[in-house]
Amino acid sequence: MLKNRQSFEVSSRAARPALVTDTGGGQVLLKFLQVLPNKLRLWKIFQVHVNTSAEYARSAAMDLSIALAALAIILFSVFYRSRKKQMQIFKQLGIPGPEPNFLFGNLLAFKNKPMFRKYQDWRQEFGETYGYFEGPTPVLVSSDVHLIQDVFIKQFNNFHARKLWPVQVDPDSDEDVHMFFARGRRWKRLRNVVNPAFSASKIRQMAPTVNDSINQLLEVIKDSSKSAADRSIEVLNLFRRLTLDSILRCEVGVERSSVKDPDDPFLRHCKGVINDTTKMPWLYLLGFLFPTLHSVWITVYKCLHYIKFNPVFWLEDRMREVVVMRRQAKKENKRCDLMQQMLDAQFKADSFKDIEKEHTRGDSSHGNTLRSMTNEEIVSHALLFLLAGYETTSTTLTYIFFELSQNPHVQQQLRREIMTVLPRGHCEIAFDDLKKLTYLDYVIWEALRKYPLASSVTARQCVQSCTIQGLTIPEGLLIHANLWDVQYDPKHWGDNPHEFDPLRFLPEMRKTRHPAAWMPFGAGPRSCAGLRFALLQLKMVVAKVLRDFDFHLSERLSLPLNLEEGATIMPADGVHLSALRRPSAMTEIGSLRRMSSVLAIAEMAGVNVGSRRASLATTEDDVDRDSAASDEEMDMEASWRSYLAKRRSSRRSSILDDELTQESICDIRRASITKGIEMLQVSSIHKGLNLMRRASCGTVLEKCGDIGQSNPDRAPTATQSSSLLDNNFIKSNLELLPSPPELSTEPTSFLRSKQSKRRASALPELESVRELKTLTEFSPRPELLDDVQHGFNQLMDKNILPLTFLCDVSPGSRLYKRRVSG
Ligand code: HEM
Repeated sequence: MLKNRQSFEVSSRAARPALVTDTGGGQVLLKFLQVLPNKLRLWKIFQVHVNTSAEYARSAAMDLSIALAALAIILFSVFYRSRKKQMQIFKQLGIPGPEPNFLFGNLLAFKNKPMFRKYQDWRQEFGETYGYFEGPTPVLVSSDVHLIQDVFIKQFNNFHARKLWPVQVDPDSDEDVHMFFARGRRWKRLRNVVNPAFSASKIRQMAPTVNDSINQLLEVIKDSSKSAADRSIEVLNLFRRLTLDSILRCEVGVERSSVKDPDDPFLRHCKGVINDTTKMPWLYLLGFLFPTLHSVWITVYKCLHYIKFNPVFWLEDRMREVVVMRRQAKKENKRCDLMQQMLDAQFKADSFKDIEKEHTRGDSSHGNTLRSMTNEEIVSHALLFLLAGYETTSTTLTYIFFELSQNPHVQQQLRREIMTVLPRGHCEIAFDDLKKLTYLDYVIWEALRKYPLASSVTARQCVQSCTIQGLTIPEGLLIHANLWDVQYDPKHWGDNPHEFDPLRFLPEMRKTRHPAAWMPFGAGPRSCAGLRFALLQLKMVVAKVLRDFDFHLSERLSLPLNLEEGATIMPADGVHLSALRRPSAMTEIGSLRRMSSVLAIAEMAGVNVGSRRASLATTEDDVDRDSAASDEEMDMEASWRSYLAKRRSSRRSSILDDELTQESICDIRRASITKGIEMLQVSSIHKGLNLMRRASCGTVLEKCGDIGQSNPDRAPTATQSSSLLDNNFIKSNLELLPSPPELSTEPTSFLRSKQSKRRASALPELESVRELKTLTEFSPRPELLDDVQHGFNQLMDKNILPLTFLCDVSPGSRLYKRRVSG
């Protein structure tokens, strides 16, 4: 080093003579150069120091990392040992199960298979009851119906908590936790608020709204099926639009038209929420692996959503707006829905914290002051119902229609029942009529048996150590009911559980079955809160849609269905079905026929119906193109049309007397039976009725019934209508027509073939086609009931008609007339 310094000094000096000759600036530079060697020396010393400290630092870092590594190894081994110890729990309880990985538990098993399928595999391997681990968390899975019944029903007090998901609010500390995740007393209070909103009487009030949404759906099915080559439609998305629409309207009072608008923002955001749960698997995985860091994952989840757009927040904002609006609404504008129920609810506690304190102290005297639900609580509940109702019901509808398409004989039988209980002419489906559709119940129950789509939530957490079926269950253990195995178990469902057979639900079959063998809505006090509403929708949709459309599997559908597990278990690629419009579709073609008959009456009565006739012809053509009917139905349709055409062409020359053949009587009769009069103006009714005076007194009575239930805008006034029924009027008709006309010719054969079809379906009490013809249902307006009843009495008193009528003018303003026997 010294040597180096000398050589450096030499070389510096050697440079100096050249600069001595320089001016003043050169002097300064010279001075600087004289001190430079010293400076450089300092720099070198500094460098040596730095090098030495770097070495120290390096070695210190090395030591530190060794220490850290040692610590990590120690921590890891502690962690490993404690995990391993935790994972001994099933072995200690003597419960079999797959061998867990110390970090993931058995989570990796779900990498390539949905959970419900893996459960089925494990059931084969380990039997009815086994245990596995989600990270460190033990989960007991069982398809033993006795154990399930104990957990869900008999020992509910020890199992009132749900299974917690890693990224969800903490039910014990979150003030706005909703009913689904709440537990203990808080859950009970919330459930008590919600239950009345789903009572039978509330559901009855919702029926017209659901009806209305379904009418829109029928239009959409018609249009969508037309646009595809094989008339196929993707039904899962379609039903989602419907269920969202009706839940928004019925539960929170928001009028949307998502049925018609596939881009409706509510629909988009609801889909976004459902997808969102599966879009962050890494966060869920971390949550599963390290459940003790729950609050960290929640914070990350929330922060992420502030960075990234979150559809949940969008929906919450909309719900907030609704809550504020509804709070400000005047008393007279109050609706009668779930939202109102929550707005009016009163809790016997000051705040959430008080409830919890009360709970921990076991003190029920505290919190006697009433408090209402906060806006945030209502918002979180509104969102819960929106999401719980929208996804589950639409997926169930998809499975029902898929199975009906796969099993045409079931579809046919179901349609027969529907057409019997709700024949043509029934536009709206009354709530009470739904109860008569028992086979429809069986079909829905069977679809839910084959596809228990909400099986991922049928789990409970043990809140107090207890013994069930000889097993000691420690506090905190999760118990999951393995619905897919229970509902396919040959022990309960016979040798062919994969077959779609609604008759499994015949009362005598149900009696012998264990109640926990079928629980797609869960069981016990925490079972599905929206069950009644879901069934209302399911029944109404199937009844109305099946009446108008035939469903077949589309060529675009690949089988078997690829089921994936998200919020529910749903077909991953949707379900494509071909929807063929039935020629008897009541909504349009049925009314066309009625219209046609009525126009015929009006024309005969000399009313100018030219423009209506023209528009009817165009629509009929449209329907012709639309309808893909069976051969038999085509024949019937053809005979009907040719009859009408014949009538139309001969009508111009002869009106009234000449036309009063048996055929026209029959036509008029049918027109009235199908309540066609509602399509006419008052004046036409009168003219039509004049004609009918000559035709049939039975028809006149039917007409009276029709007038009563016709559209209020077009119906004659009460006075006009009752004048039709005065004694003189009836007498003159009775004189004219001593007996009902004999029915013959084409329309009769058309009618007969249709009726025999109906008879075969489900009217065993009917003896013949003629009897069926007289089975008519009227819905007169309440103010006309007395008149109509009076008319019937007159006829029966005088014993003019060789028929016996059962008349029943019920308070529900319905009048039934049934011929008992000839
Ligand atoms: C076919 C349709 C539906 C199915 C299959 C279904 C299924 C289920 C299941 C399996 C549970 C868990 C029950 C348990 O843990 O024992 C549940 C709970 C629940 N469902 Fe449904 N659900 C349907 C429709 C609806 C509808 C339409 C609504 C609301 C409008 C709704 C609201 C709820 C609520 C609030 C709970 C939580 C009940 C509680 O924790 O007390 N569900 N549902």
